[in-house]
Parts: sequence; structure tokens; C-alpha cells
Amino acid sequence: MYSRYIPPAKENAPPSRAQATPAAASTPSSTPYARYTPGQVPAPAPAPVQPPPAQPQRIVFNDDDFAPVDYSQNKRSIDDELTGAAEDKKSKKSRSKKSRDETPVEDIEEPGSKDSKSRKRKRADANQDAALSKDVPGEKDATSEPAPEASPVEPVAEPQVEPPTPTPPPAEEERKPKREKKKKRKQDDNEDIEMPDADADADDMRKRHKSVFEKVQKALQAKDAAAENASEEDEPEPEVEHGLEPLPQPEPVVFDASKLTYETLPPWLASPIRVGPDISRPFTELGISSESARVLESKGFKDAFAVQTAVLPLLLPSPDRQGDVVVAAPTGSGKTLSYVLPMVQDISKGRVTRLRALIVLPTRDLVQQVQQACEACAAAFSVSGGKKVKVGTAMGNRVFREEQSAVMGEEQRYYPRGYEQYLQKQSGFADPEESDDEAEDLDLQRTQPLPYHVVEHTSKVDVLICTPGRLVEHITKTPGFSLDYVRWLIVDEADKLLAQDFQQWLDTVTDKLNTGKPGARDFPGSNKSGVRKVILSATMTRDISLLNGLKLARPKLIVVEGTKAGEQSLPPLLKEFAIKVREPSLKPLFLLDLLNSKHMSAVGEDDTGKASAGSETSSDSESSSSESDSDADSDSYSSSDSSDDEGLPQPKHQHVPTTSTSKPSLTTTVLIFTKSNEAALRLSRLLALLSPTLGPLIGTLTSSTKTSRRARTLRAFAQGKTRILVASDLVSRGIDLPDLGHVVNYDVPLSETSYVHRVGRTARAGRGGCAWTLVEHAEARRFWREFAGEGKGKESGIVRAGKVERVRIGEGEMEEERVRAYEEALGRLAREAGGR
Ligand SMILES: Nc1ncnc2c1ncn2[C@@H]1O[C@H](COP(=O)(O)OP(=O)(O)OP(=O)(O)O)[C@@H](O)[C@H]1O
Repeated sequence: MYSRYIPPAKENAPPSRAQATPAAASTPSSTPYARYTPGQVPAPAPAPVQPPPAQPQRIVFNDDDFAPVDYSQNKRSIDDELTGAAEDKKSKKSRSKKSRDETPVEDIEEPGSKDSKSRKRKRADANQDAALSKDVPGEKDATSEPAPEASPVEPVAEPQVEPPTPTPPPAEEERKPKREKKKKRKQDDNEDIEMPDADADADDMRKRHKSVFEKVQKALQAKDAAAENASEEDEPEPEVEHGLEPLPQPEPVVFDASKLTYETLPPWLASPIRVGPDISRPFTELGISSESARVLESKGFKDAFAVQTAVLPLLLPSPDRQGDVVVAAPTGSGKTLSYVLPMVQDISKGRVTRLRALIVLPTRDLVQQVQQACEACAAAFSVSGGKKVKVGTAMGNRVFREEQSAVMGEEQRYYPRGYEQYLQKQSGFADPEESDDEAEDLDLQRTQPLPYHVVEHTSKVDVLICTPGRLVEHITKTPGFSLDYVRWLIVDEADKLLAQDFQQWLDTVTDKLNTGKPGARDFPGSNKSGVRKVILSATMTRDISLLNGLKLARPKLIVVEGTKAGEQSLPPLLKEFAIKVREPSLKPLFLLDLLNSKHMSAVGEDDTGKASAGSETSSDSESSSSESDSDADSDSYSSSDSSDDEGLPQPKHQHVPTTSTSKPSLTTTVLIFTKSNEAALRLSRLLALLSPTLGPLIGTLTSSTKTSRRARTLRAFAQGKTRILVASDLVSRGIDLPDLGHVVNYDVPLSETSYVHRVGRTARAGRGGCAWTLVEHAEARRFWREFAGEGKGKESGIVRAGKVERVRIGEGEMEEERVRAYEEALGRLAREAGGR
């Protein structure tokens, strides 16, 4: 349909395909616009077009397309004088004629002729111009190869143009009548103009005018008729419209690399409910009974924190139809209580124990931690006459059968029909039509029913706190485990849980929640119907594709001020420091120097309420170590070096004997992060070898440590028996270590998110805290740009109150004696590792 060529409709239309330079024409990706004729107004740049390859000879100039304006040349000049109406047609005609005149001449030109050379030079210049013009689409294609035609002197053969026979059809016989017609018209015109008698001029002129008017009128009528005919046809011929327009091309695929912005997010994400970080209200003002509030106060929860003040009213029963809630609030801001309180209060109003709430968390340690918060709240609501909410866990820390028994109970119920079905199933003759859900459960049944009885399964817990993998196992393998009564789905550390689809847990859970089976969560017409979903994180994703999987209903986003969904906000009282490690091979010694420095004294709050590092005058109540070990306080290494204990720590070299026999020097608690389990185990052993005084204070937490041992280690740390925890990233999320003073990034974390969660283990619940990062030379650029948000091309998305301070530890050369002791310790470590 595109083999037919239509001359350009406009003055500045691009030159024809047949006029294209040879190189341009021979380039497969070249366009019909590669040729540019100097002196013409450059055509507006069309889109790149893939031309029909090597078909210029088949291009036909069809006079019929211009039938309505078919006058002779001299006739048109008269028309021009008389009427402007014919102006357009005239110019079209003259252009088309010009185009027709040019094309065959060029096509049959002798390659070596002078005219040909000059024309080719012009064409080469034009091509160069076109190549330089960035606005011409396809210019790359036309000029990407060192085109020989670009040379102004070299004649170039026109490979696609067979010289003498440019347009074989239409046949000569068809052309003849046209030529004869033309000749005849010319004769008629000449007769009109050349009148022999001069006296008859005026008369002639009138006649001529009349004749011209008539012809114009006829032409216009003919044109109208043609237009009418054309519109009556089903589909107008596209070529009439196209001319030299680009051939239709598929839309280029454009990959949208743009990030979602607040403008492109759905309204609930774009316009969150913002909460000031300092807002606080008594729990009683938020719908918690005074008896319950008293119990909460006795457990240390006097007033609601900012996030709780905002979230509680949305989750506690209200006359409005309530929707789901997404919470983005910094680490340690009290997110756990914000969902546990309303959830437990709601469940405590029931009587029967059913599985009514699921809390999904990424690690076992977090499961245990949230379990404690739930138990505290369960106790608080049971005093005000409510049901004592039963809380269970499923995290894979015990054998599955044991966990099943802890979560689900069994009892024998007299039910002859069900027993019959059971027997049929056992013998393999069950009628699938007849089997009901109960019978399906029999598949999974473990206990033999008594005659005419069925084993009935009942939930032993109201709230199940679980890891996603174990939850899926119970859904698929535990008899009677059902989500039909689940009214609360809580996903804490949501960005992690959504990004890593553990056993496709979310699909499995949402499928089970949307079964359409009538369940106790459905109260027609009630605002309590359905499942309330609460999604939380300190580093909440705003990736819609991830959030979509949650199938949220009428969601609201709560953002604690200073945090944006998608951004990472640090606690306001956190102080951050970076220590340059001049000799990476001696990095453990730098760590040891830090641990033994005055910077590691208790972290408290100065008069201004700001956290202070290295302060000897910090409040005792802020330091677990000061409560638990007064001997260590009085004799501490730091207390002997308290000259500048206010404000920021000053760079100072501490000389620490590696075989010190003095009493434990640490008056605070420290959590040290390494890059792997292996690194954590090695480092804690090395520290103990290098500093025997610190040895008894060191604990290790890795994902390869048994859960029970991890729990013991965390308990010992909470009790102040150990003061240094060396850990892998396992505990970087969510873990709440009471009054942790310092976090040390021994290894620089892999991501911003990891940095935020690691350092967020300190400066929690409105307290101060310090984060230290040991930075080797090779890591400095990345650290300052990505994490500290300083220097060239700063990229950090971390929102912080202050700046990361530079601190120097261990000025000058390391003493030889220390280095030797370090090498010995390394050797011993290697021997121990080899002997294992
Ligand atoms: N109203 C309150 N009054 C006093 N302490 C509170 C209150 N709410 C929470 N806390 C304490 O604040 C600490 C941090 O709370 P929580 O663990 O819920 O923080 P989080 O926002 O979940 O932090 P992360 O994002 O690190 O998990 C806990 O020790 C908790 O007991």
C-alpha cells in the first residue's frame, strides 16, 4: 500500500525518496529524508521511517491526483491574477511539476557530468547539514557511516537508481492520450490569447475573464465532487493524506525509569497523616480504660508516644467504617505498642478463644520480643473485666509437632456422619461430592477418632506471632488451622517481609483471608467487619507494587514528622561518629581503642536534653550499667580521664595495654555489627584474646546461634551481665535492647536501610545514644556520600537531626608491642579455628 509515491503537499516538504543520496539510500536504516536540497526551506523533521527498500523506480507520479487543477502553465498565471482561490492549487501543481521534472533528469544523469557533480556536491553539503542538525530524526542513520557522498568532488554512483527506465508503468499507450490532451489544451489556450485584431481587445479581455471564471468554477466544482466521492468511499486512501509523511511505525517502547513521586502516588500515600515527634497524651484520653492504663503505667508506659497517639484512635473501635493503617515512624518510636494495644483490647472483648490475630515478623528474636509486649497488654486488659487474651508463637524454634500442639487443640466430638466420612477416606472410597470442609481436614488428622466421633480442632491462641515461613507451614500442614476468624493482620518490618517473599507467604495468607467463607470477622453492616491490616516499618517502602500485594482497604498512612514513606529517618537524639581506620590490617585494635576510650562511657542527656557521648555526668537512670555495676563505675578507665566530658568527643589517642588486668572498664553497653556470622564469631573471640578484662563481658549473636542460646544471651545483656554484643545483621531490625548506649559498625553496612536499622538499636524511646562507624580508606567515599550525605554527589536519603562527626582514635603509629600481641592473638585464633 506504500509503494505508490505522492508528491509533497507543502512547499517545505522533504525531498523524495528517489532524490536521496546513494549512501543514504543504501543504508538500510536510512530514511527518505536523508537528502537535503540546499536552497529549500528545511522540512520540519519527521519521525524516522524505514523506507521500502530499493524501490525508487516503482514510484509513479499520477496526474489524476491533481485532476481538479489541471490547467496549462500560462493559464495558471492568468488565474493567479484573477483569483487567490486557486493559489494553493497552483503552487501545489507547480511544485509537483517541478518535482516531476527533477526526478527523471537526476535519475538518468550521467554520473560524470558537470551538472551532476555540482548537484551531488550540493547534496553532500545538504547531507552534512542534515547530519549536524540534531532535530532531524534519522540523521544518525544517514550519517553514521563515513558516507562517500559527503565528498564534494567525488561523483558517486547512484546504486538504487537504474538510469533510463525510472518509471515503467504506466505504459506508453496510456500516456499518449494524456499528452495529446495536454497538447490540445495548449493549442486552445494559445488560440484564446493570440487574437489577430487589436480593436477587439476589450471584448477579448471580457471573454477571457469569463472563460477563466468558468474554468475556475468548474475546477472548484470538480474538486468538491471529488471530495464528496472520496468521503463516500469506505476508507479514504491513506496515501492522499500521507504524501511524504512518515510511514506508520509502531510506538517506540519507552521504559519508564522515573521514580514514583508524591505526585504520582495514590492519594493515601501522597498525603499522609503527619504527626509531630513530640506529641504525647495519656492513654486514658485515647480510649484505654483507667484500670488498664494503670497497669500499663506500672510496666513503664505512662503516656502514649507520638506514633501511638496517632495510630490508636484509628485502630480502636469507632462508629466510622475503619480502614487499614500503614505506619512509617523511626526506630524506637514505639510502633509495637501502637498496634498491640488496640488489637489486644479488641480481642479481650470476646469470650471464645479463636485465632483472631496474626502478627508476622521477620526473625525469631522479634517474635519473642513482641510476645512480651502482647503479654503485657493482655494483662492490662484482663484487669478491666476482659478476656485474658492468649498469645502463641510459631517461629520454628521447636519441632513442628510440638508447635502444632501448642497452637491447635483437639477434642473428640460425637458425629456419626463425620466418622463415616473419615472411614471412607481411610479406605479410599470417599465421594468428593459429599465431602465437606470438615472431611477435608480429616486428611491432615493425626489423632484417631473414637467410634462415631470426629476429632475437632480448636485454636489454643487468640493471637499468633509468627515468622512467615512457619505460618505457611501451619496453614498447609496443621489440621484445623484456619484463618476464618482472623480479624487482625499485622505486618511489622513490612519492607523486609514484602521484599522477600518467604514461601509466597503473603499470597497464601491473603487467599485464606479472602475465602468468602462466613467467619466470625464478618458482621454484615458493622464497621468491625473484615480484616484490619496494620503495616509498619521504620523504613517503609512506597513501592506500590509491593504494597498492592497486601490488598489494603481504605488505607491511611501515618508518618511521624521527619520521616517520609520511602525515606529513612534517624531518632532525633542519636549522635553519629565516623572513625578513620588508617591501617585496615589492625582494625580490631582500633575497635579495642574505641571500647577502652572515654567515648564509651555511659550515654545520657545533658542539660539541654540532648544526648552526650563521653559524658561522665550522665544521668544514672539512663545507664543500665550504672544501675547494675557500681564497682565498675567507680573504677572505670573512663572516669580517670574525664577532663572534657561535655559536648562532642575530642580526638585523642588512648594507649590501652592489651593484657590489662584492671577491672572491667566499660560503663555502658555496646552492640557491634559485623558483616557476617563468621566475622562476628571471630571478632568476639579476638577481642576476648586481646583484652581478657573485656572477655567476660562479651556475648555473640548470629543467625547460626541456637534460638534458646540467643534468648539467653539477650537476657544476660538486658540484665547487664554482658555489656558487649558482637552480632551479624540478624539483630539489626526491631530488636529492643534496653538502654543500649552505643552501636558500632565494625563493618560498614551494605545499604542505607541496614545503616538506619543498625544505628536505630540505640537512642530509642526518647533516650540518647551514639553510633560509631569504623571506616577504612577504601570505604570512605561510599560512607560519606551514601550514609553521611556529605561530599561530592551526596546521595544519602537518610534524614538526621545533626551531622556525622569525624573522630580520630589511636593517633600515630601503633606500638610494636601491641602489634606483636595482636599477631599472636590472630595466630591463636587460627589454631583454634583449625582445631575445630
Ligand atoms: N508509651 C511508652 N512509654 C514508655 N516507653 C515506651 C512506650 N512505648 C514504647 N516504649 C518503649 O520504647 C521502646 C521502643 O519501642 P518499639 O520497640 O515498639 O519501637 P519500634 O518503633 O518498633 O522500633 P523499631 O523500628 O526499631 O522496631 C521499647 O523499649 C518500648 O518498651
